[in-house]
Amino acid sequence: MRAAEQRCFGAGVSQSELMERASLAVAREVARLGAGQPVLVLAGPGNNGGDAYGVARFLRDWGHDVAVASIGRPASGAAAENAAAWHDEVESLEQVSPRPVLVDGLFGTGMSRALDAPVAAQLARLVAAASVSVAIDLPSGIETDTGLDLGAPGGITATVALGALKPAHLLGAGLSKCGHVLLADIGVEAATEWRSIARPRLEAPGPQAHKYGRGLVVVVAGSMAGASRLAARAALHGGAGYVILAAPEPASGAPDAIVHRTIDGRDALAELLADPRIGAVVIGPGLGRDEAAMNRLEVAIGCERDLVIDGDALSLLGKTAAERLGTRKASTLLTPHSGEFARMFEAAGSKIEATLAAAKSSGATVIHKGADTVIASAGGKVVVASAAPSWLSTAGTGDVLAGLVAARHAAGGSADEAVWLHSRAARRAGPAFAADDLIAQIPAAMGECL
Ligand SMILES: NC(=O)C1=CN([C@@H]2O[C@H](COP(=O)(O)OP(=O)(O)OC[C@H]3O[C@@H](n4cnc5c(N)ncnc54)[C@H](O)[C@@H]3O)[C@@H](O)[C@H]2O)[C@@H](O)CC1
Ligand SMILES: [K+]
Repeated sequence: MRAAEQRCFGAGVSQSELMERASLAVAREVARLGAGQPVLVLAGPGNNGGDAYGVARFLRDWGHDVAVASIGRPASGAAAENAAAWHDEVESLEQVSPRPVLVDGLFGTGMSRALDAPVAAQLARLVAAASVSVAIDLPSGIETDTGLDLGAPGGITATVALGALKPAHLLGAGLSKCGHVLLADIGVEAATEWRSIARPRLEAPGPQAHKYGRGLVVVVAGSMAGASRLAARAALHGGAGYVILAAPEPASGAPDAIVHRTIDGRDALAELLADPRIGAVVIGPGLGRDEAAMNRLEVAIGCERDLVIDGDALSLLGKTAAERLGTRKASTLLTPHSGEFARMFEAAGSKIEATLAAAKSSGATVIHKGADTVIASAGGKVVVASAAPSWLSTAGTGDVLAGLVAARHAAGGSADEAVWLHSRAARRAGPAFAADDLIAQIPAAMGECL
């Protein structure tokens, strides 16, 4: 965004012009959401404050009742011009009284340290007392590149993101503290390889489709049979044409469409995984962490089939992940939650940066799960899926995702598809669902994408 702004200036747009566009975009949203109630605009010392003075001016010119309170005064540039163009009173932040509509223009992308405690407390008080609160670009107290909470208030109604979404609109504390995120076009072309997730477009199998062409998925089971069964069922309902559950002991279980194979020992597993028709192998759900589990994992890593690694298998890999996966001849997809991620990779920087670094070092596609799921490929592609339903935080939903990732991959689709379908199935399942109920909703979620 900073580079894009510089290009914009280079193309002859002045900083005042850009700030005017930002102020107008925010003022319009405040006018709509505030519905004519008295407004309090908070203005900080930087360009976010500059935007704020502009918002106050537009609203006053449109006939709204506007008060302004500040900390610091912009010293130079367009922000100082905007502050000077506000001829009415400016109160101090400490002493100002709440109003029904609050505009937070204290700090934006320039937040560089935690808010001072008295500022954070007063901001929280003013937000709590308002019936509508709108943050300019970001809520003050959220770090733009990470979503780290530096003292931001809770309860902001909406955040008007200027020009482009920043990581903080999708990650970490930003997820809950931005409220509704509204994106305002201010005429800045911010190009990036990073995307937020969107509903995928899927196609029904063609007239010549057959079970192997649709995707053959093998789930390698371990000591906890239920988890691998969930993954296998999710693969089936995620569109795979053929699902084999390879278990160390004779097993059965609905649906009958799952093909149960008893595989004991390394050679038998290696022989099964040599089948070139296999579109994806899943290992990890319910695998266990004993020697037998490690043997199975070694065979799976050594096979030349595309591989989804989840759960126990991730923990077994630990810090050796990048080194061991780097030698694979086929694709690898990893589905760690933050605990498993930390066991395998350095968690430095933002979740996006850490996940990208993990993908590059391991050569795998990394699906770093959470309320904010970050999907990064070794080639540098990033997709962020934020605000997954919190009811997903229950046992078995990760096993379902692993099966779904395998099914979509085997069908020639992407990890993003699986993550979107998983989240959508959860919404359809409503509150307090079991992982089994989530699987039942996958076909309907797919139906929304056809
Ligand atoms: N760069 C541009 O041309 C444009 C910027 N825009 C606005 O400018 C914002 C970014 O402006 P700035 O880079 O000036 O940054 P901010 O306005 O977010 O804040 C920077 C100022 O706050 C101080 N500061 C940072 N953290 C602090 C803390 N915890 N306590 C006290 N002071 C603190 C800094 O020293 C600096 O003076 C964007 O979020 C957006 O609102 C828009 O006007 C569009 C155009
Ligand atoms: K702000």
